[in-house]
Amino acid sequence: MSIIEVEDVARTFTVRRRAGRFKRERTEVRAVDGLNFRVEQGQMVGYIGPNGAGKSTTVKMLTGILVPSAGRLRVAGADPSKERVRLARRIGVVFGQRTTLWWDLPLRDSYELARRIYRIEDARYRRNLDRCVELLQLGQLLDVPVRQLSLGQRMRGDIAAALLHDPEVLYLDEPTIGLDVVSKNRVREFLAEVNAESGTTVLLTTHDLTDIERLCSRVMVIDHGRVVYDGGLEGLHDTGRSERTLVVDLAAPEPPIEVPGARVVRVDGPRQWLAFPAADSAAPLVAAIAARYPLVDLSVREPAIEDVIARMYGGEGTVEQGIELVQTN
Ligand SMILES: Nc1ncnc2c1ncn2[C@@H]1O[C@H](COP(=O)(O)OP(=O)(O)OP(=O)(O)O)[C@@H](O)[C@H]1O
Repeated sequence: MSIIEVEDVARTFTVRRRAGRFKRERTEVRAVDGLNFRVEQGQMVGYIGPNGAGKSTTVKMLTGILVPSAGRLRVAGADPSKERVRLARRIGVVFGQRTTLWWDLPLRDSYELARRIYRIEDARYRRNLDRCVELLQLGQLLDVPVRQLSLGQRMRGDIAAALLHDPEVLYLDEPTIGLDVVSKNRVREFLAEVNAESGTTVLLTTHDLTDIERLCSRVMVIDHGRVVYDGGLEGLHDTGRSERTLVVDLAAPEPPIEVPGARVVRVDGPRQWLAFPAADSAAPLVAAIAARYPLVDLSVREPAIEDVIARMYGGEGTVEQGIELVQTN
């Protein structure tokens, strides 16, 4: 039995829009429309898609906050909206843009509260808290009020709070949003470790493809409320013929770099942007450039999810947007 089962699930919202001065028009938004997928226990699955694709609606239905308009949902054998309280003990949720912690209280107090709500036995609570404190480096932060924490510290605090009761399934909604590269890496390493050690099933919603690359062997792309791709990240790049961007800082302005396997898409003084197939390694490209040009700095940018999807549909996308993958000096 799969730990998450989604069969022909739909969810519509009725929206009232102003149509003229006094008139209101009712329209239906199909946020999720014939959604089908299964997730096996212990899998870490990326759940990605453009804005408004239906990701949050799916997660809200899986946690029981929203009732589906049609279809069948099962999480750990339970119907989320009908068995919400029972299921709450078996799932953990982290919303990157909102905190579940008590704003004016120290982290420790929020954890203590979670211990009581979930009725976590002492030994288990101690063990889980100690592990989170160690791996997420929360030791210095436990007695600081949440409102005084930086975004990255707060996020680490939120992730710990979601794991204290040993959930079987963890939903992460943009867990690295707004974090610097160091904090992102810390969060990713921690999640990989939790998954490997405890076999926690993870459904990860993100706009950062590096999260997926580091953590998920499987990625589902949702668009207009339906799964439009389900497979590995490399396959997604192949399907979308997507491109990564190598940003190169030279010692001085040069004519566009000519190197096999990549093309210059932008030049600004000594900085040049080279697009290359996302499935290819950047290493031979970097070596070829370094052999012929005085390199000062470089970084590799992942394509934006919107671009990958646009390309899946045959569009071109813009290589300009994107997110930083590595930075070397
Ligand atoms: N409570 C609601 N009432 C009306 N429409 C809604 C409601 N919640 C979501 N929608 C609509 O449903 C669609 C899917 O929204 P959803 O929030 O699930 O998308 P998303 O993929 O999570 O987007 P984002 O990446 O921007 O968070 C959108 O068109 C949205 O406007």
